[in-house]
Amino acid sequence: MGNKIKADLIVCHADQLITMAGASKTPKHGCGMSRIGLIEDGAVAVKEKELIAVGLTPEVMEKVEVGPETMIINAAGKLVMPGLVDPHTHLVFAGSREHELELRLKGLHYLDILKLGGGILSTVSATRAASQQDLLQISLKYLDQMIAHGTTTVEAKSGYGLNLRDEIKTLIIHRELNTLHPVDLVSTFLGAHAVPEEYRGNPQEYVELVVGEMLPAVARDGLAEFCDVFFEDGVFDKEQSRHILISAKKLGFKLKVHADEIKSLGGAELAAEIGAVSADHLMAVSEEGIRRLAQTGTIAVLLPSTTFCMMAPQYAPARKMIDSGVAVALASDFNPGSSPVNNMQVVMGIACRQLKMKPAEVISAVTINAAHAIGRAGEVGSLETGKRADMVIFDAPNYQYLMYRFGLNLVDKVIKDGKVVVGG
Ligand SMILES: N=CN[C@@H](CCC(=O)O)C(=O)O
Ligand SMILES: [Zn+2]
Repeated sequence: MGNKIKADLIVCHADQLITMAGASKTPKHGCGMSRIGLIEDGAVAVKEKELIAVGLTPEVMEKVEVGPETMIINAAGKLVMPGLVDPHTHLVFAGSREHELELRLKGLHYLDILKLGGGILSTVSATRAASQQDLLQISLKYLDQMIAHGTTTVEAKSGYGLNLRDEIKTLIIHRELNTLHPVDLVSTFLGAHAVPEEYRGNPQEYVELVVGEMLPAVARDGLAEFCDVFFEDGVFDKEQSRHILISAKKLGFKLKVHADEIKSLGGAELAAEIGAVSADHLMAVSEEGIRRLAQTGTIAVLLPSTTFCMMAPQYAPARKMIDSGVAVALASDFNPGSSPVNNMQVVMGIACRQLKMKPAEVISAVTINAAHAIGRAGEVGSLETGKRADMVIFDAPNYQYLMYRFGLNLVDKVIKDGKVVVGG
């Protein structure tokens, strides 16, 4: 009893406890994505914000001291796993774009809507016009929805400001959300999300503004950890994307690329070439792109709810990527246009059915690999001693059930930093 640590919280007797242990240094790839560290009758013990024991229930109970103030949650009949990590969202925006659904049903393409000044550009107008306070309140509501569905860490991109003032406004909101909401937020600067109206016909001048003014200002104030670019036909070309990303790298940003989303343009190859942490979307990735991602370890962040919502013909070739040794993560891509989905359980259900990912691979992709994709695998994404006590208790007898009962919120409780924040 003497030198045992007194636990603040114990979750015990989980039918299944998924630890994802052993992958904090390198993301899971290939058949490793199917190994999820499953323990039956599992338990975890927590002291303050940290996990102090993880294992079989009798072992954990033996390792820690239980006092009268220790909260004990019996998870019999339930699934306990790391909090979900959503590594690609466009969280901060004003307005919504439900009218685009009808335009798309009439046959208009996503990029045609953008060319007509709609799409991303209509959200830019709404976001520029919104006050910081209004945007903060809207985003807090979206974060509430995310945590209610089991997400405990998100990446969020700017990109609906597209001028210095409104990009900085968005990034400051990221910082405030991090202090105001239990969900942890990793901030990405996406000044090159679209060419704003005022630079229509002169994208190169806008690129120079991003490189010459925006990036240095964002770096100086430490407002983003990552820099991302929408490399796509009619948006930013390969040279412009490379120029922005290499400039960002020199300023200390880690890199991401919106790559091969609609057209196959060598986005994955560019991401691999410049040492990006992730290449995202990849619905139109080439064979060579897949080979380069596997070779360099750049993570493929796949966004199947976007393909679903865009009613696009082609999902990302996840099977081929996993079988080629690419580390795959999954994200919601939450945004008002191509994916108004902020529920990772929906993403997981689509990933199984359309990306043909096995349930265990999906679990790896929304936990430890997603954490690697945003540079947080040292703290979250797995349940291991010393890591953050971020976990979800699902009302599910096993992990396959989560993806099988698609469309339903199966969250029983969410524990963030050792505190029950949902279902308490
Ligand atoms: N593709 C570019 N950006 C978003 C869509 C943003 C929007 O339509 O507002 C995406 O990742 O899908
Ligand atoms: Zn995106």
